[in-house]
Amino acid sequence: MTDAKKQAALDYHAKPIPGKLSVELTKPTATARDLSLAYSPGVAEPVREIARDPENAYRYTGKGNLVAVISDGSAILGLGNLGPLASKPVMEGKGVLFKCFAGINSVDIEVNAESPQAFIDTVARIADTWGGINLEDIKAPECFEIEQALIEQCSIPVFHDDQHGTAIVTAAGMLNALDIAGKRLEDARIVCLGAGAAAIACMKLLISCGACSENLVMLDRRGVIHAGREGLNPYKAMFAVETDKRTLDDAIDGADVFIGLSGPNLMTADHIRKMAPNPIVFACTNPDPEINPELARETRPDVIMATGRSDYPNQVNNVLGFPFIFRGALDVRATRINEEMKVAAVHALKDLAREPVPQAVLDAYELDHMTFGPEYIIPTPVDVRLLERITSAVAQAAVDSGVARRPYPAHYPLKTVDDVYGS
Ligand SMILES: NC(=O)C1=CN([C@@H]2O[C@H](COP(=O)(O)OP(=O)(O)OC[C@H]3O[C@@H](n4cnc5c(N)ncnc54)[C@H](OP(=O)(O)O)[C@@H]3O)[C@@H](O)[C@H]2O)C=CC1
Ligand SMILES: CC(=O)C(=O)O
Ligand SMILES: [Mg+2]
Repeated sequence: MTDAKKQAALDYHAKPIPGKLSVELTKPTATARDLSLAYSPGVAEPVREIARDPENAYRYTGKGNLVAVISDGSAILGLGNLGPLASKPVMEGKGVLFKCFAGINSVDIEVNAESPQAFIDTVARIADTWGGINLEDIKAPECFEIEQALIEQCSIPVFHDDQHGTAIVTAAGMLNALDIAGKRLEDARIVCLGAGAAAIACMKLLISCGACSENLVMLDRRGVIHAGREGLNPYKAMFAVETDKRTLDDAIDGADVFIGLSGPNLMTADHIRKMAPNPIVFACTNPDPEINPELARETRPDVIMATGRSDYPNQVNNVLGFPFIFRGALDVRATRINEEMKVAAVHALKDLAREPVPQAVLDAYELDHMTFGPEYIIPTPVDVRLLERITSAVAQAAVDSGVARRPYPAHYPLKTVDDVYGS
């Protein structure tokens, strides 16, 4: 970013008041009567009702539309382990996206935990107050143990966005990109740079969508994850392949697909030059991708290129997933977000990219056309149809797979965030 853009980003966060979120009131508070209902003595009535039946929390408090965004700051975007407090702008940012795209209220919580168990204990003790928990920017391998333990201990959806949100959006974009490139996922030779939270979840979901694990090479800081390598954690070991390739330079030779979920500027022009015809490059590290999109296009005019950023075409970013997935899960009071709901989200997102783009989206991007093709493989986050399509698909999948505690909502499909409470 230029110095002017960096300053603009700081000013955006600082002015006119610090931060990006505020709390709003939903009830009148002007009179003594209002206060006697909102607080003492009136507040005692919903207290008694919730003590009698915890389900009443959904009726008398904001629980049903409230998601906690919780981080330990150990993998903040691609910036690394900068600690819980430094993660707060990102967690507030996720709250902005929850609210503006799906009408969900959220609170960010940054936990200073000395161990995964301390983090788990902290979150488990406060879980009941939320409708759902979005775990964010927690590094691998700790994130896997943390998410699993919290899913087991909580009766509300717990979802590590960097794993599953990213995997859903990556799979949708990849299926479309391969189609445009005239290739099949089953045959594609895939190189994944990164072996952390996002990378492992993305590769697992691509395999369940049809990718062949023998065609997939994963790399971490030490290079290719191969069968002869010692000291691999169990999550990486699942991807160890028999190969004599050891570096990115070896692995990228002839590859159809590169997926970067690692760190900035790790892919060079020479790497992309060595890829197969019509290569697909998802350089998804934020804020600075594995390769600059201009350099990629200059080097390989036949590339289908995506990044995690809003300022280039094809934004493959979990913002296309988590607001709508939680919306659908909350509205049927799902006990968890299961594989069926994730797969439903993949297909809703993938299919939407093939439809004509509304004028409001073109206006927001100052373009006169966006058509399914190399420069438009996936919808943009400002596309209001995401709310309708993904939310409906996820809610239906929750009902069909038996994790919903409420029927498919009568007020669906949602056309705007103003519709989220129904009539
Ligand atoms: N576009 C999107 O929607 C999303 C993008 N991301 C991006 O993905 C990246 C990873 O995030 P996440 O998985 O949460 O973090 P993790 O800390 O869990 O994983 C980071 C992984 O990147 C690897 N890595 C880091 N530097 C290098 C390097 N120089 N060479 C090779 N591998 C390297 C690490 O290797 P090792 O295991 O050896 O330490 C690790 O496997 C971030 O940049 C983040 O911004 C994440 C989520 C969503
Ligand atoms: C987008 C996101 O969640 C990340 O880069 O970590
Ligand atoms: Mg993240």
